[in-house]
Amino acid sequence: MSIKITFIGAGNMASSLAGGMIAKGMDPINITLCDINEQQLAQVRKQLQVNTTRDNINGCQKADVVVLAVKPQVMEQVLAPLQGLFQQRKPLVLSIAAGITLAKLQQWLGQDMPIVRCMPNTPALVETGATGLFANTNVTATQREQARTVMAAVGLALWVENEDQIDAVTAVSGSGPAYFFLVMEAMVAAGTALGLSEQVAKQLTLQTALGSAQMAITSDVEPAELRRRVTSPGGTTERAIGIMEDNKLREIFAEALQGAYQRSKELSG
Ligand SMILES: NC(=O)C1=CN([C@@H]2O[C@H](COP(=O)(O)OP(=O)(O)OC[C@H]3O[C@@H](n4cnc5c(N)ncnc54)[C@H](OP(=O)(O)O)[C@@H]3O)[C@@H](O)[C@H]2O)C=CC1
Ligand SMILES: O=C(O)[C@@H]1CCC=N1
Repeated sequence: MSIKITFIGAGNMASSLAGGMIAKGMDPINITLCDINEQQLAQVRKQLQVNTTRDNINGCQKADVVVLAVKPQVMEQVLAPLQGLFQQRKPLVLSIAAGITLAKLQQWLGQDMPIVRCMPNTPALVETGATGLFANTNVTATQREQARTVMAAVGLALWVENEDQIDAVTAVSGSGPAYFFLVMEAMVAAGTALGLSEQVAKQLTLQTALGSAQMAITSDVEPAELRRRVTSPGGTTERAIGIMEDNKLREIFAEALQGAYQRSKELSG
């Protein structure tokens, strides 16, 4: 990829995406990260050898693609000074901010800007990210392919059918890594309580998570059937799953994802 890409905001998600792109072979010379926080910039410079600047306008001067990676709450104030530059020269804008609609972004950047709303996740750092994308009508076919290529460099990249589905993607895969990390934390604690050392409980938990995900991804068999194959009648798994079902694990997930989806809607203000 020889396009020039600039990230506005150099936090968790921008460094995960940039790190994943570099791991995939993109030259860091073509990547610029902008942030108001010099400490944050020093860290990404050291880690990734990318260009950095505290001046967002300067950082966007030569960009083919600009990724908006600041918190939703500061997006409007971050974009106001960029409107002039983007009226002269229109890069493809990818917004990864949860909840900020295309209508709001167009209002803040100009109605004619090509913008793709993307919802990636932090496993992008290890090239196993999952991203949903939805483009506004200003985005050309070439730019659609450019947006997909940027996100596909760090994992799975899927177009969704309408903008509302980006809020659903946020609830499923945007926030999703945190759900799995919570399950890992809980399993390590439970294994430690059963007498394993924390280190052994952690190694077993993480390897089990990896193996389960790999099995589910590589086989044609549905997760429900893979679960049944672990669950011997009258055995240990049956007892454990029964306790999870009695405690309404499925309902907890349904309610939790509904909460994330609603919060994504609220963030647009
Ligand atoms: N974290 C995740 O898993 C995911 C996050 N997202 C979205 O990505 C976006 C970024 O999230 P995340 O990376 O976690 O957030 P971070 O807080 O880690 O990163 C945002 C960075 O932007 C900086 N910043 C604030 N104001 C400006 C400004 N005016 N110009 C340039 N930089 C500025 C912040 O500095 P300071 O801290 O000093 O304010 C911070 O370093 C959010 O909109 C979020 O919804 C999407 C998918 C997954
Ligand atoms: O929690 C958040 O709001 C962001 C969006 C998805 C993951 N992190």
